[in-house]
Amino acid sequence: MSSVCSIENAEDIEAGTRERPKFQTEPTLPIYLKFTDVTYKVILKGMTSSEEKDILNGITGSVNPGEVLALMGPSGSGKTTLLNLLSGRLMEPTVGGSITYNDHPYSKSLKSKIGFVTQDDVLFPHLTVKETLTYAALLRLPNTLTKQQKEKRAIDVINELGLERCQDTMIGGSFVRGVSGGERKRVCIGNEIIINPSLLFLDEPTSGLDSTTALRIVQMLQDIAEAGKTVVTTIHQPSSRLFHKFDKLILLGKGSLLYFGKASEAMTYFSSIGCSPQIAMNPAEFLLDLANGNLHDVSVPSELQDRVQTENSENDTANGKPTPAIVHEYLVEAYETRVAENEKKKLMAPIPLDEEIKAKVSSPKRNWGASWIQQYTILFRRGIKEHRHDYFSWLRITQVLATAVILGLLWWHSDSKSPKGLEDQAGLLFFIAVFWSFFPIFTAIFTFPQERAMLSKERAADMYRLSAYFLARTTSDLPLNLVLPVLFLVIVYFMAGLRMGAGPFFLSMLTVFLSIVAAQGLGLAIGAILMDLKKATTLASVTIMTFMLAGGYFVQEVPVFISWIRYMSFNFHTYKILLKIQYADISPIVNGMRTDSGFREVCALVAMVFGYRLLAYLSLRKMKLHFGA
Ligand SMILES: Nc1ncnc2c1ncn2[C@@H]1O[C@H](COP(=O)(O)OP(=O)(O)OP(=O)(O)O)[C@@H](O)[C@H]1O
Repeated sequence: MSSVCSIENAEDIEAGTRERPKFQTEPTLPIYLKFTDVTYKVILKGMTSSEEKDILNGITGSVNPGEVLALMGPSGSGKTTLLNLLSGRLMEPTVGGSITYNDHPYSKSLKSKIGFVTQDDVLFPHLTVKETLTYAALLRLPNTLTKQQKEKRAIDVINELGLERCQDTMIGGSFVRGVSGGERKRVCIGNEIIINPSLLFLDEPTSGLDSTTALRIVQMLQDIAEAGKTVVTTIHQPSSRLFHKFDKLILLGKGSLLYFGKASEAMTYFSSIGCSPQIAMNPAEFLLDLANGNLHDVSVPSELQDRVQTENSENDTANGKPTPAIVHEYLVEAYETRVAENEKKKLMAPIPLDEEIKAKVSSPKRNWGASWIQQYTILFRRGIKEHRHDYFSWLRITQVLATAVILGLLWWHSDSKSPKGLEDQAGLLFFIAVFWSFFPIFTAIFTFPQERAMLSKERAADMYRLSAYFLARTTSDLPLNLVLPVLFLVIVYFMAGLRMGAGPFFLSMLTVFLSIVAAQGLGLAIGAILMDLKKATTLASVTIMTFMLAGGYFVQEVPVFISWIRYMSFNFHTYKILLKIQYADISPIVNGMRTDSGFREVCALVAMVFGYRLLAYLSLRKMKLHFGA
């Protein structure tokens, strides 16, 4: 139903029966983007040696406010790399040439003026369209706007993008049915245009969409540009209708520039160098064939024919067809000799802006939308909304409650008066300590690896500070994570007949809580260190096994050099504290463990609560390098 809605809109717009949306009438800082001789190479490290690989070779071009620049080329030609360089997301020492924004180099303040729509739709599946855009508005818009104004901006964007009919639908994902692909892409664009960006970059915004929906998206990009923004988009294989909607075009082939100029003049340029289609062809298809070095159904320029003949006579072969390598070489040379210098000269022309306006892009200061405390509160609320489904999944509730009932039945009204009964009951305490030390690890290790793409995207846009995200993400889990243990403990405690009284009950509950928080911290740290679910699960299993073995339950005396593991085995501390709460008054030793101490264990458990979380935070900070933030 929802995809039908987008197609209808596209057809209406095409037919001119529906008014095109007006994109953000408020003033936008105009940004002129120029880039000259941009090069980029990567160093590929082999087993024995390393070699350099050129990804981009001297790309020159420009795009002005009000224009849409399309980056086209075959797969692997360097479109995404160029887009990342132009948007300031890829800054490495191996980047050469110059990229300027209103004649100024990239500065951190530009982040708040740049919108970047990634190729993959990185959105939270359980939030609705409206919630997604409202959270983006609250986090990204400056504090000069009130909460109500920010929420109104989200509604305006929903209207501008024609998302009214699906605003209360969940985004959806692999396991949840949600909005259509075209709508999801529009939400991603909405997430970026909500900040009224001066520069909008999009990586393959139409991939995977049908031609009508793709047309609607590109039409939207044109409307956005008309509102004074500068738009740069990569595009894989546009239909001819789409192709004609671009103002400027860059055609790349193997990292080299084959054409830069007006999209409408591309065909004229290629026919001027002797390459024109011999049958009616979509211009985009023709250009991609050329960039691939494929001259089927294309006239072969005489100069190229001469080169082929010379090569054939040199190699004594009779194949009259130019190879892709020769075609590529010819196209690069043709562009360099006929157009490149002229284009570079054009880039020298001054920008029609006052110095004062031009300089607005050059502040080295970052612009955070919301204050730290606002970021924390918004992220906390968003975390609870997105993750409540996980916490209260039936599978999880059944798993915990079934375990509690089984334990309750096995230890039904257990007796702590006889030494044998005491030993049996201590076994239950050991199980509780192990269960609530390790169960939360396996839920927490997913947190950061699963949110890696989102974190990377949002941090690259300076949406919030890492500390605000970390604290919000780890504390929003807590209330939800503590509900199930309360139920569990109430069932087990009373069915098994553990020590009655408010004191022992609440102290046991507090101990289990501390254990859960420490376990979560360990899970978060493992996830943050590895950022990979498979590896994290393996490391968590090994850690759990080590803690179990070294804790002291099986081996009472461990060699000094591994005794530190015993201090980190928080499950064991939990067990000893539970023993103290339950039996300190009854027996000084239970199952070979002393029950009259516990202070050291409490201190160790509290240290683990903070220590593992700190480790998780530091690991995330280290990961910041990969976010380019
Ligand atoms: N960090 C890197 N290390 C090694 N190779 C890289 C790196 N970054 C890019 N490349 C290579 O550079 C080339 C261009 O990559 P890029 O992703 O920019 O291409 P593309 O034109 O966007 O391709 P597609 O249309 O398939 O997305 C590819 O061959 C890619 O493998």
